[in-house]
Amino acid sequence: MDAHPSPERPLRIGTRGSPLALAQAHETRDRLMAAHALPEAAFEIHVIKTTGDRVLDRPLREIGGKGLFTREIEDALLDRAIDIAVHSMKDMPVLQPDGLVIDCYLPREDVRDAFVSRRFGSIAELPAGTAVGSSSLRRRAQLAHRRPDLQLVEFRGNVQTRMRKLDEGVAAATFLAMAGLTRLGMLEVVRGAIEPEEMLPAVAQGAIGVERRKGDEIAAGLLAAIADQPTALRVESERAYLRRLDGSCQTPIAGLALLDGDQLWLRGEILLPDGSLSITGERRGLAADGPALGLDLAEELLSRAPQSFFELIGIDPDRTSPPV
Ligand SMILES: NCc1[nH]cc(CCC(=O)O)c1CC(=O)O
Repeated sequence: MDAHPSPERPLRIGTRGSPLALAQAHETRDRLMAAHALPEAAFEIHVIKTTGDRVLDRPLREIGGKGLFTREIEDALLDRAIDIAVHSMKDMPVLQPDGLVIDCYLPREDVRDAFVSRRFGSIAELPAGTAVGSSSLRRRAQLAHRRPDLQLVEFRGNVQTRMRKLDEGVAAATFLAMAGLTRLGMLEVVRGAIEPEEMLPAVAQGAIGVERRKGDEIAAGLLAAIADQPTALRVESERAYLRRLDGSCQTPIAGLALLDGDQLWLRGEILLPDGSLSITGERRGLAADGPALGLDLAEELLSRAPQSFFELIGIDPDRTSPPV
């Protein structure tokens, strides 16, 4: 961006094309319009198709690689085809490419997972042997740990696809993020929100981040007016924790930071994919030290994990952490 946005020179907002991604891009645009008294015509939404959008028939963890939902969008930013990019922080790799930065987060939505089912009201009500659909490594491992008697079924696709699979009997229940369902206005499918004590959410769940080019002072100034500081403190602590654990999509990892005044409370859980092992821990400290608390918690969980854990999930416990 080399000029303040106007209908003649609109700010180009890059996003994926899913209904949730578009809702998040619109929320970002609406907040920018309100904060800077700009008309809608001063913004342009650019839909970018990512690898994760193209491959629909396989669990994402099998496609491998990082940034399945973000690489093409970051390339567009670097190529100056867009000015800012709106992301679900849950899907973001722990490090951004050289030249890009995320320092603007919108106020965080509900961080909890939702229990979604036509027939049952909660996990506790599921009879032994019931099929539960999820392709999330974290949710699968957490459920297998707590309810090894249930049967896990692969489940991908948007909310409508998943509801159809439930109707077809592929599974009797599934999980979705409350945040996505809230933003889509689809809370009617939710039978109950699962408290973090029962199922710790993914790092950055419910948080939207806005990425820009480093040195783009016009974009930086526009975004500073809509940035939510409490969300930044929480997400940056959680992501420092995830970074040390090498958050590839191959590792079941959960993490959640909460704020109480100037204090931050971070909880974490790492699991074996089959749910046979779960290691949990927590840190409390000054919110301003959030990234250090995250790193410290990750070190503790790694130090408590048996060697078999590292072999199974393929992380190197001795690898030094990249700079926070
Ligand atoms: N991995 C897909 C994804 N990325 C972000 C959300 C939901 C919104 C959010 O957590 O911010 C979802 C879907 C889901 O987990 O139900």
